[in-house]
Amino acid sequence: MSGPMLRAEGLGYSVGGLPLLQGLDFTIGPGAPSFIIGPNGAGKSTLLRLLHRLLPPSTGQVLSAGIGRQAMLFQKPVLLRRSVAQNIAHALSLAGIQEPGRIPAALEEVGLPHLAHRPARLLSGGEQQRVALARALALRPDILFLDEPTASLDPAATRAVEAILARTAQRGVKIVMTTHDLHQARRLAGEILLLHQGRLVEQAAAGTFFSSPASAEAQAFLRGDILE
Ligand SMILES: Nc1ncnc2c1ncn2[C@@H]1O[C@H](COP(=O)(O)OP(=O)(O)OP(=O)(O)O)[C@@H](O)[C@H]1O
Repeated sequence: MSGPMLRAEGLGYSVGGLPLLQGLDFTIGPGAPSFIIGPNGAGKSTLLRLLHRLLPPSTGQVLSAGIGRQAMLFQKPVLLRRSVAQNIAHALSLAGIQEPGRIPAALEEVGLPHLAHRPARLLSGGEQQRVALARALALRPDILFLDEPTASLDPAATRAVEAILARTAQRGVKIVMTTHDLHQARRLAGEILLLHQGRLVEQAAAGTFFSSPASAEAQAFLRGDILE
């Protein structure tokens, strides 16, 4: 199979001897977005950080293939006190990419070409998240990690971000994303990974997960029962 692939092997992460994630074994392949879901504190953000190599695993490893460049988006975008275009230019420069043409192209992708010269920090929350997306997309990543990117956004801004993500996935960029919003997972996900108490409980195609979840935890989670 060609395209981006990630594999976790015996992956675990502990803080002060306390395991936040343990014994994770899974493969994420190319195709429609993979969504990591689960109750508060299940370890979703930690897993995403391990996969993006922002954190070193305590046990096991993350293997990848077919991934030249990867990028990550967070719930709250961290933008520089500069113009929108300068924010993207800065990211390109850090990555050693000297193609200024990528700036208008990325802004076009997120529907904000008219805001190129506006101070990034003065934009609305939704616009700022789209600028962060443009900055990530300008790097032309093979895989894009997103940690609850719409959790602070209103429904209209959420829809705008989702539309961009759907187009991005269609272009072959692998999306790996966490969310608290099961409706969002239903709208966008190709597959679901359910975490509970630091363990992977279930990995399944989204249609299968939502129509006939295999595990008791997934059934309870979808019913809206609180998983401790
Ligand atoms: N550096 C750290 N030190 C101590 N505890 C941590 C650290 N990072 C995360 N935790 C704890 O580990 C657990 C998993 O955190 P994580 O943020 O990965 O979960 P999550 O599933 O993303 O949660 P949420 O849905 O609430 O965002 C939580 O109980 C959190 O408080």
